[in-house]
Amino acid sequence: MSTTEADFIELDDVEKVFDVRRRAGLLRRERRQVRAVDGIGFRVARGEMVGYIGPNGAGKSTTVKMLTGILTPSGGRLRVAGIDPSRERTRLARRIGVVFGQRTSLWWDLPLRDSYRLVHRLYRVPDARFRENLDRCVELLDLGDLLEVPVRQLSLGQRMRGDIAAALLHDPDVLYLDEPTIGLDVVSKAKVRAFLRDLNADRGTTVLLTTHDLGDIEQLCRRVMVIDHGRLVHDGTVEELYAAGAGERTLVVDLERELPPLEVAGARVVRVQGSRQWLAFPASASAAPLVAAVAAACPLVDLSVREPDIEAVIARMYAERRTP
Ligand SMILES: Nc1ncnc2c1ncn2[C@@H]1O[C@H](COP(=O)(O)OP(=O)(O)OP(=O)(O)O)[C@@H](O)[C@H]1O
Repeated sequence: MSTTEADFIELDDVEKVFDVRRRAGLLRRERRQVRAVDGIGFRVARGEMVGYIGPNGAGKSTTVKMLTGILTPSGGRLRVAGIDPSRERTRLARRIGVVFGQRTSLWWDLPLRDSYRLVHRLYRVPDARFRENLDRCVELLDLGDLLEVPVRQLSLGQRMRGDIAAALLHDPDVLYLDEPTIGLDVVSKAKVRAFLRDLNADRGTTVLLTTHDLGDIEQLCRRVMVIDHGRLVHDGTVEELYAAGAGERTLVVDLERELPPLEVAGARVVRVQGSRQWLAFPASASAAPLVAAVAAACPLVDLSVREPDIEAVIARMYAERRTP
């Protein structure tokens, strides 16, 4: 097998084109092609935890479906652990776990424990290994009181934890997570994130995380890939994403009294509220000369520098790509 640890997941110029037919009149039907994934290439090393983000309809789910073998690429080359997913879907299934936050892979009417028994048999997990994995998941995901409860009676957060456990009982090398914290409250989100962090650190499970919750990315991933209109528009660290998209930082100053908007070289006041003013300045510039200039111009009580948040960075990236 040619797979190296660095090329655990490999995509070269992968495409997926859907043929869509739609009614264009009473009798006429129009054929149209949707290029959902348009020539994507990347490598994920074994043990990496990578974010895969983008706006609605960008092509994230289509990519994940090709990585699991549910969909066959229209072009390009794709391998997971050296396996061509669409050709050897069953063999690959033993190596991967998948969690789709929007729907469950558990049996709705069965208690959680019975769903796990079915996973045990389906994947022919050795008994001792299964027990060990189940015990670990039950402990770390706090499932002890839930094992006898039918899935339909579980809350969303409980069900999600149940689903994550189900995806891991056969010891997959790779875990695909599609919106694993969607709709969860703060406490459940924190539990799921802590579990995933430990899983990646302790077991070296490779994780590809698709999410609209950028908090997931900030807290879990060093590397993030951004897809838009089927193309990869960023592949790098979260810090690089900031640097690429962050236009401005903000200096927030509390003055001794209310003053008209300050006039300081290299910055512009973007908001005034009582004695507090917000000054935007280029992200690439140092804040020090600006602070000195403000301090020289008026009496200061307090100040802080705010980095743009990741949502603003990404919104800006998308906006820039759309303006010709
Ligand atoms: N089976 C299909 N047939 C036709 N078009 C499809 C099919 N699946 C996806 N598409 C189209 O492909 C594009 C990419 O869809 P995809 O579901 O991969 O996006 P996404 O990034 O996962 O979006 P979201 O964040 O909304 O889940 C969209 O334009 C979608 O309408």
